[in-house]
Amino acid sequence: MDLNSLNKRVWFNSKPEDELNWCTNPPSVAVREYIVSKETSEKDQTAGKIDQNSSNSSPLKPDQLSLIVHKLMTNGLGLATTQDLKELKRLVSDGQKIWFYVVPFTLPGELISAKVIENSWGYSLCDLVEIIDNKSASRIAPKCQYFGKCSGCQLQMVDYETQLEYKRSFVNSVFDLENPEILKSIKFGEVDPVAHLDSKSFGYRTKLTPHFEIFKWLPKSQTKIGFNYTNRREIMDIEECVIGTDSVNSGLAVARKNTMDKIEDYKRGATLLIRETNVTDNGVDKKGYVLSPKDEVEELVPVFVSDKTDTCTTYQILDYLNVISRPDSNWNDRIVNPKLGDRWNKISPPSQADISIELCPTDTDPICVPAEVKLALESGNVDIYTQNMRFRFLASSFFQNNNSIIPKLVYHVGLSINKASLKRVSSGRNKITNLVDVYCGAGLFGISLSHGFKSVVGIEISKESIRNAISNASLNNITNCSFSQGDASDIFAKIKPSSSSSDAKLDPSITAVIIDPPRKGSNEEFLSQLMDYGPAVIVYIACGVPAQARDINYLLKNGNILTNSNFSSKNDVSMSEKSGTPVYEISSVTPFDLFPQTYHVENVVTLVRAF
Ligand SMILES: C[S@@+](CC[C@H](N)C(=O)[O-])C[C@H]1O[C@@H](n2cnc3c(N)ncnc32)[C@H](O)[C@@H]1O
Repeated sequence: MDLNSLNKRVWFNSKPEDELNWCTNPPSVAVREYIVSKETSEKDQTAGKIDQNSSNSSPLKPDQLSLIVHKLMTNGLGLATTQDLKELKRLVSDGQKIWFYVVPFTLPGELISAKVIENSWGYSLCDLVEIIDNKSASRIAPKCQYFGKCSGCQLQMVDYETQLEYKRSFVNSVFDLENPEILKSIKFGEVDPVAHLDSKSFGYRTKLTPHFEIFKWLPKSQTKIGFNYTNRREIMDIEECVIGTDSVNSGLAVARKNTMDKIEDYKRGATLLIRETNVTDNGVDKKGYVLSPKDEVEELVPVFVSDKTDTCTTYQILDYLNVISRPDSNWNDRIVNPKLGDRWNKISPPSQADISIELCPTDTDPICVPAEVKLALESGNVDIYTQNMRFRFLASSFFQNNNSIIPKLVYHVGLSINKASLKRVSSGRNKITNLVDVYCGAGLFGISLSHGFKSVVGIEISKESIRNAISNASLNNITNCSFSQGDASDIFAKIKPSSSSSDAKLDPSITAVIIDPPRKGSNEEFLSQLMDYGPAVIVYIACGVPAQARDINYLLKNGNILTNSNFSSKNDVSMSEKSGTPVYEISSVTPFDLFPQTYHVENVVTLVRAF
């Protein structure tokens, strides 16, 4: 059964192509909301009409529905119907129309009651009312008093081991949805288990951005400062965030008090930015908080809204229908893969053979003690010590928000490049000596890994971040790093690579490229420039896995990824060698749990040039 025929079964016949496009290019929240609000009345009518002609469930807005949850989607929401799986399969094979329900805080197999909040194409978004029966064995009591209402965390009700299994299956599903060939191209045939730090599954987040809004009808003294409610554009008053570190929580208390003290001055609202800085004083660790100049901005910036754009519920429903409609499908495997395997063991110090990249693979941040760091608090800067290095950046600019796992992530990136380099050397080719860190921010990856390379070039669009990167290299006495400010494609357009180039820094055969773009991913222009360049290794780090899968698929479709089908014969290989088109092997796909208790996952894909 193909996706086109399934389109006729679910109730978004009007514009199925638009829906599918969203999956690869999700529209902005504003566009999506516009389309949804424009279509809502029509959809409700259509839904009612279809309901009369169908043996199936009602998509109208009843107060309470009994539902069975079938799977946890990659956005952390449960996918449910009124039927059990057996009945659902029967209806699907009879060609009946199915209406789905999307319910947060629910787990596969659970019988729940839910209330419809709004209807969308093919499904209704619901609030969970209660778990009626078949409570999941992995369900635990959440740690946070706000969990279940606050939109910040989606998975606190799941034990941590199962969260990791889910995240691995999320990465699998996202690649599978984009193009099943991607998974087949992975060298070991599977996504690695999720790398994590068990001890830091709470109290890890070093940045909080609560916000508030002033309403004419509400006395200012009753203003709520916090995060949005789940499923609502309304702010929930939050006094503490259990995924935040102790220091950002103490910052939250101060920021809330300061704001309420001057609340009469605000006309609309603001976002507060609270970031942890590692400040040490006379060897005693004294973590502090920073309120950026932004806390004065009289503008509401909703914090969690963008989360909704990076997955496509409708597409996942289509995929689910596709899977359960196959008589031989082992659908259960796609919900959670219980076989974690042990390919990701605890990081051990590098062996002698790995030493050409020097790293400090510790799980905790080593603390250095420069007294002048205290000034950072006054200037709106943040200082982070990690891997025996010091990074300073403007509080409002990008830096990873989970310090505890940074060493493990950076170490993995360095080790992936080093392994590829050693392999090249063992087959008589040159060692990788150059690193290009694209989307480098304040220089975290390039500077941390600089000891393993002759030269490092960082590329970054933000002027502020590039200034930070340059001064971070000198703060750490690193002399082999240079940085270029500008759009990645504009800078790559100027590179004229050739292994005989007089500028050895640009020789692609001895160069590794790290790309770590924003959530929306990279773009075709940059990816094709990267392929024209053809470096020895590419490490693609992503917080937006759907966009990463789209970008990898772009390379796959253009013949740049080694698959069984496209390079099975010797002829193909020699053709590729003749044409000079670089062909890469996906040597590993390793998710990192930078965001425990939420559905987010950071994913690292390593591409090693095969020809
Ligand atoms: C996810 S952050 C990664 C930063 C850095 N690698 C780190 O881990 O700290 C993405 C970075 O890409 C930068 N960026 C966004 N669009 C860009 C573009 N078109 N060209 C170059 N850099 C860009 C952003 O300013 C941001 O610093």
